[in-house]
Amino acid sequence: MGLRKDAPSDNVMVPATADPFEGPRWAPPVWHMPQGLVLLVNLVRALVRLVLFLARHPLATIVAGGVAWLVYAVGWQLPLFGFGLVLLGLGCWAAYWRTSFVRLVARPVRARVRHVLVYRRHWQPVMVMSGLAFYRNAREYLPAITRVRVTATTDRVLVKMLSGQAPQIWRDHAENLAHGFGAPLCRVRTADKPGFVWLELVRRDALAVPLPALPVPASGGDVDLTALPVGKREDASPWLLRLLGTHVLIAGATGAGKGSILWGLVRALLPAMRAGLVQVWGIDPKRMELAFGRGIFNRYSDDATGGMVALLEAAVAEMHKRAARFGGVTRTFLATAADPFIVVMVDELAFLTAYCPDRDLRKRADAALATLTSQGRSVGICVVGALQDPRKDVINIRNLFPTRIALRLDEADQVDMVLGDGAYERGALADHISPIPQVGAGVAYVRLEDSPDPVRVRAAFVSDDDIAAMGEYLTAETA
Ligand SMILES: Nc1ncnc2c1ncn2[C@@H]1O[C@H](COP(=O)(O)OP(=O)(O)OP(=O)(O)O)[C@@H](O)[C@H]1O
Repeated sequence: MGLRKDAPSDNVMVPATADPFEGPRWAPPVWHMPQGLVLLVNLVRALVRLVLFLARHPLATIVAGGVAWLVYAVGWQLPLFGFGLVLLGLGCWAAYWRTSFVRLVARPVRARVRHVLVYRRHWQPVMVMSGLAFYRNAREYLPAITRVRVTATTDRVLVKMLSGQAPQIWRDHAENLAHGFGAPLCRVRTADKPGFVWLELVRRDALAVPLPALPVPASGGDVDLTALPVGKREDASPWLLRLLGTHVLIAGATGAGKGSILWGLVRALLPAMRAGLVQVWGIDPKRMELAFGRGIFNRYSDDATGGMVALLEAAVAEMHKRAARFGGVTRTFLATAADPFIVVMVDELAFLTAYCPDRDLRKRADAALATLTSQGRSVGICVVGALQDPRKDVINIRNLFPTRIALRLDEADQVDMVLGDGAYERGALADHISPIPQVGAGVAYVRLEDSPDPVRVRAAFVSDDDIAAMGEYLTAETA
């Protein structure tokens, strides 16, 4: 049977419908192919696909080919023995060098499995239903998965967007993506090359349960002022906070857990405080948070009649002295016993700058804080301030704090006031953090130095017992 067209013209008429008023319908010509030819074409197509697949996976091809050749040449016993040895080797690696095994074997394998079984499998329907695919002339255009990585709690999927798409449209569809891929949360991160975005799909919330206080570093030498551990990040890695060369503003509604960050910092500094390389000066207008462990601070005040402002001014005076000595000699500060790194810790900044009834004290506090935050960094003086309300009329120097932390906040527009414009849109949903202490206290959003995208973190909880033990740690040495 040869190739044959049913009708001489381009189109073939389809039988009329029962409706006598409906015009005739026309369909493209029908070609009848010989069965053998259909089989042959499909066979060639399958072969081409197989060759392409093997060429794309050379390592797997070589291993499979080698095993097949071994079975053929020496029988199945030797390859089976070799396979057992490989399994044993992997088992020993996992047992004795867990970190490298997880990094080099477990995570890449898991990433591959999730790539195939979750993302590739659901990609087309999720893209179509969430409106991120595009149709033109009966053709479907889909964004492409470029890479999948996994961490203990999160999958990261690198996506090549369709030409003309921008990350914002993906951010608008983050909720669709989370539901589509069965993740509780999806965030869209900018990639370092144009045309790509990272989807960060959280599988398990590593911050769902409170974190106990972190261990005190073993010695003063272990205290790195550029990376003090105070909690955990959402990807289960440590949350490290820099104090050297910066000032820190912590904003959070009442009960958000400001205290755990303040005490977490003191805890991470303890050995250096004991060695005399770091001093922490505490100011606690509310007489609640820092007052509990006042003995820990090198200097402390909660005196609303001028003592707290005097302490700030003492820090300014020390700053000027250091500036006069260091000027023209050094540009980088190194903490020594003669010139310790000074952390001025203020629990409720707003009391000093806005709520204090004495106008003169308010002005002096404002001036001292502005001087410290604008000039203190290079001479080893750092201000760490906590406050509940980040509005400008409460604190007008918030931009002088390079490091800012947004704990639970009451309103969405406060988030951008703390973390900077666009932070809320990029996923810093600090107003969504649970007010239940067990779930949300200490949970915060921060901006890290290497990325504009906010990261969710949780501060470890430093209990009253921990604070008491910290006091004993310091006095035990000095006794
Ligand atoms: N990191 C944390 N993890 C778990 N629970 C915490 C954490 N921090 C604080 N909490 C719990 O939340 C409660 C409120 O914390 P805290 O008093 O530190 O909040 P705050 O922001 O200082 O509030 P305020 O502004 O009223 O002083 C505490 O009683 C504590 O039980």
